[in-house]
Amino acid sequence: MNREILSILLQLVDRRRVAIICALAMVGALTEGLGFILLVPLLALLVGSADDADDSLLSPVTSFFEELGWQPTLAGLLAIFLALVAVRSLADYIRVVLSMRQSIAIVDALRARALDALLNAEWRFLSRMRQSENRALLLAEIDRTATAVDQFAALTRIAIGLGVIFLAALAIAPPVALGGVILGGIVFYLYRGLRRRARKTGEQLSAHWRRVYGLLEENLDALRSIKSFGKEDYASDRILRAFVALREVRMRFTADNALARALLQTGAAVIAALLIWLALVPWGLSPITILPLAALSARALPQVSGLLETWHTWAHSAPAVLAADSLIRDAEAASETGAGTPPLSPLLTKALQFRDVSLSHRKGIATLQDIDLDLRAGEMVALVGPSGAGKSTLADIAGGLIAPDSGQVLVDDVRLDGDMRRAWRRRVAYVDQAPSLFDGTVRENLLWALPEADDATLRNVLQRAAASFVLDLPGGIDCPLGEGGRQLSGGERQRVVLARALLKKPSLLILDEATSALDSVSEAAVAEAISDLAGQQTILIIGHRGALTDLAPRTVTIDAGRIVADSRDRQE
Ligand SMILES: Nc1ncnc2c1ncn2[C@@H]1O[C@H](COP(=O)(O)OP(=O)(O)OP(=O)(O)O)[C@@H](O)[C@H]1O
Repeated sequence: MNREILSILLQLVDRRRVAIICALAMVGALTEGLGFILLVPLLALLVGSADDADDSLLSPVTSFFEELGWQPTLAGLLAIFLALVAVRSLADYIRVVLSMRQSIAIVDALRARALDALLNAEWRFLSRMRQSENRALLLAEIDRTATAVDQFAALTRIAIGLGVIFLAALAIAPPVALGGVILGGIVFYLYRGLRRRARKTGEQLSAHWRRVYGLLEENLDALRSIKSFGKEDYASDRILRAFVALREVRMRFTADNALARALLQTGAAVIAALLIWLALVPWGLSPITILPLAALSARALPQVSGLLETWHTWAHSAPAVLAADSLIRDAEAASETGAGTPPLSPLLTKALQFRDVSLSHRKGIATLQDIDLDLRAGEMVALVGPSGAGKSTLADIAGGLIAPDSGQVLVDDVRLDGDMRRAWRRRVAYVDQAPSLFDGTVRENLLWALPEADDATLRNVLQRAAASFVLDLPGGIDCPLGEGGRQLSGGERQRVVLARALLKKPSLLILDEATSALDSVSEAAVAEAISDLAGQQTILIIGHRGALTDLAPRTVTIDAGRIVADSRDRQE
């Protein structure tokens, strides 16, 4: 799994920047290591003589200066110390800033890729996807991916630091350095069970986050029903239970982490005691050698503990990298063909034709079967039929939102395939029973359809959609509508969305139960506006019987995915 995660992360990082960060970590670690090595001549100088020291062990350090022809002095050694600390501090500062930029860049790139993948995915894929998954992806999983990246960077830095400490120890006393590495390796091996557990809790955490997002979204959207059914306690119980489950996983992780730290501290103390005993008794090293080694081990122990703790957190956050990557890959695999500039779509001056069109939303169950249908340009057609008959699916195909599994859809004899389907979508306006507005003013919402529209045009279109009421709102056309247009009633929202659709001057206007939330007076006003469009635009009206469907001279009836009646056939 780690290899897969690493390859994902490697694709995300800027390799040049990573190389610089690693080089800076190396500079920091080397200057620190050199500082420790310098302790040997410094101590020898302070004690007054290095005679007591084991010459064979001290030689790598002291002979270096001798080769340079320099007899170490206190002032000289302290000056080198200061220079090393200054270089190290500067390297650390630049590394921290670059690492932060790297991690932010990864999160930004991943979020942009996820958004791009979601927004460009096929509607069929998106409509099947749980929105809570998208939310978890865009928020929690990507943030945890950033944690994984940070942990990985920390792991690399600590590994480099420990490597250099090992080299410094090797320069001072090789047997002690090798003994430390062997014993440390044994502790790391013994720790593998806890690392495995951390990875598992990480995977569970992803699943729990998704569940929490899903429940929150579902219940916040259903507040009205929850209240009317008196299910407040039930809803809060379900949500709180999901949070409790999430909390349990997080607590398990923290407890495991604390256990790992406790075991490690004990293990490290045992290693340190063992090494000191080995160095002093069987190997008989001098105190001048032991003191720098003790300083090195004092520096190495927190690093080892940091390494394991970081590894633990990495194992815990790394599954988010896989979860985010697999969701993004799924969305990218469902990408609509051709991300470039779509071609010019036909205008619908002749006809929109369905030829033998079939589609199944669920395997083995046909939603639409062998649909043959012609909508002449400028025609107004009502599509009626029982609930679940396939009306909205047919409208989605007509509007270019989804492609049929088999058969063809043609506009003015041009097949709606690939890029052409995307292009055609721009000529279609859609008003459905759950109209969506955005958190902005009426004007901003309307200008989506025609950015250059002036006030007079906006007023005209609002009036035609029986939506002039917005002019009486505080601020009139510049009145903010709140999140999702929530400051308007369902019927008011429907009329503003209709005004936006009319402003687009679409080749095909699809009204899918577009007056379901309107009272009879408003519905009659909208019906009048629609009847004024007769002959100018091709209009598909979906609904059960009502003022709007009655407007259409032609009615097509669909049942169980098949066209069962067409009033035009009767007339012909
Ligand atoms: N995204 C989807 N995934 C799976 N099944 C779907 C999906 N969309 C629609 N269906 C199913 O396809 C069938 C037709 O749905 P459709 O919405 O087209 O019917 P409809 O005639 O518009 O119904 P209504 O009048 O109730 O809106 C239904 O059985 C529905 O459950």
